[in-house]
Amino acid sequence: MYDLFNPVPENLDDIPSINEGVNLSAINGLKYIPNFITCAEEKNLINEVNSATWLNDLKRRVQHYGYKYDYRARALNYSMYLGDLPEWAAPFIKRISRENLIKKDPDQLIVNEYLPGQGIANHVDCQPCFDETIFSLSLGSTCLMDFVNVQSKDVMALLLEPRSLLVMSGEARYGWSHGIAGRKSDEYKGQNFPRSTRISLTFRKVIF
Ligand SMILES: O=C(O)CCC(=O)C(=O)O
Ligand SMILES: [Fe+2]
Repeated sequence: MYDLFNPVPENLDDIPSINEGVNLSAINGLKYIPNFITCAEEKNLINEVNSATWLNDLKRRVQHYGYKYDYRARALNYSMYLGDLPEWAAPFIKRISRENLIKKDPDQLIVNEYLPGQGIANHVDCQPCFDETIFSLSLGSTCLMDFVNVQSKDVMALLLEPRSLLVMSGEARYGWSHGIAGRKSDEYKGQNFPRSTRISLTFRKVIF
């Protein structure tokens, strides 16, 4: 199913990013790091998440780790502690910390699976619930992420590639919404990118 791994390039440098040279400065606080993990790491992560239990929370399959936020009970300051983040996430957290991308380690991980045609409506991640920096690691398929400025309604789209890391803080976190249209393929820079299964790992720090 994950035909992207065939063949697996030996050297990270052999995988060019379509976003090379894309100017992200329109959105302050947005960082995009292609090839943040290797193909072998991606394969291992996909195996780990596929062997865990999935919930059919929304339209997508979802796994929750750390804290499962109960938005409706927010007034009661309630969030359910599910236990530490899984061991397989530790090297990733170490890496984002080593790259100085975070001040405090994330304590929540949400794994989302998107089949072709599935997406997520544009939203700003809950402001009082989560800390200032959000990380999203993409595995499997490419997908186009749409950013919309909450005031000016300006739009920007970025093709998220497998193994890439998206970091949203500041303006990118609070002043722009992000979402993924429910499509089976994306047009980007004059090319067509058919979607296959995509898994995203979103790391956040819960605020109490
Ligand atoms: O799948 C993604 O990359 C984004 C997920 C997301 O925005 C969220 O869970 O809040
Ligand atoms: Fe989000």
